[in-house]
Amino acid sequence: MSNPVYLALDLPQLDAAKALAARVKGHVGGFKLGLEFFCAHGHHGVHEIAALGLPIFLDLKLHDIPNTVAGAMQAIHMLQPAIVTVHAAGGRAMMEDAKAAAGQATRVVAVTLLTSLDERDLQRTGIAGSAHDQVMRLAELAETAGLDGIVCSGQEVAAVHRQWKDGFLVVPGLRLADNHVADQKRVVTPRKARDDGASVLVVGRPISRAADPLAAARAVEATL
Ligand SMILES: O=c1ccn([C@@H]2O[C@H](COP(=O)(O)O)[C@@H](O)[C@H]2O)c(=O)[nH]1
Repeated sequence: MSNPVYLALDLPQLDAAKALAARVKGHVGGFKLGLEFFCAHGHHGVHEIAALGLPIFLDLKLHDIPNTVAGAMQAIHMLQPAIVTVHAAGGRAMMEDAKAAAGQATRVVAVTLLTSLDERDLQRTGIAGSAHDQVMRLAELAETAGLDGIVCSGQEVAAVHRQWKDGFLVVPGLRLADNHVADQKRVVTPRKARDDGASVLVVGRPISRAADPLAAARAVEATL
């Protein structure tokens, strides 16, 4: 079975990101490049990391009108990402057009509710009800739109897995028991997320900010 851990390379310096990726590449299954990385290093940066030979997850969280998101998907098509994210809150038509514009080899997954948000935050955006219900509602919308899967926290992944058996489920917000949690609010361990049906485990700072990133990547791998 392949390693489900994608390392989030949220680093401002390309050389540092490349060095970290090269160091841990034997202990992760892929690299996740998000807004910080893509805004700083663009296509060139993606090529540099892709040269290490592992799959690339472009976590761009696209959220705009359907035509604009489809255009953005076409513009990143040549990078051949294994996974790309859009926001489910962009609506069904936007997700349908994003999927249609993506290459055959790219999985398009929808962010439901960011793992940095809890129920109080949700209410402040004007949405009543639980985080769980919001994730389930948006997961259903993403499935109806023909996407490959969703992003949710490890607190909801078991329920989504029951509802969407072959959904490709991406779980960030992962911490080993002794990690500092920082800005994440809906957190579980990598092992729990995996056992509950996650397809991909996104891990960033617990590895990238560790005193010894290689040892940290090995420690995450050893728990799975
Ligand atoms: O709901 C979401 C969606 C995406 N992310 C991204 O995952 C990583 C998590 O990094 P950590 O350092 O392990 O907290 C980061 O790149 C986020 O942009 C998320 O955390 N939650």
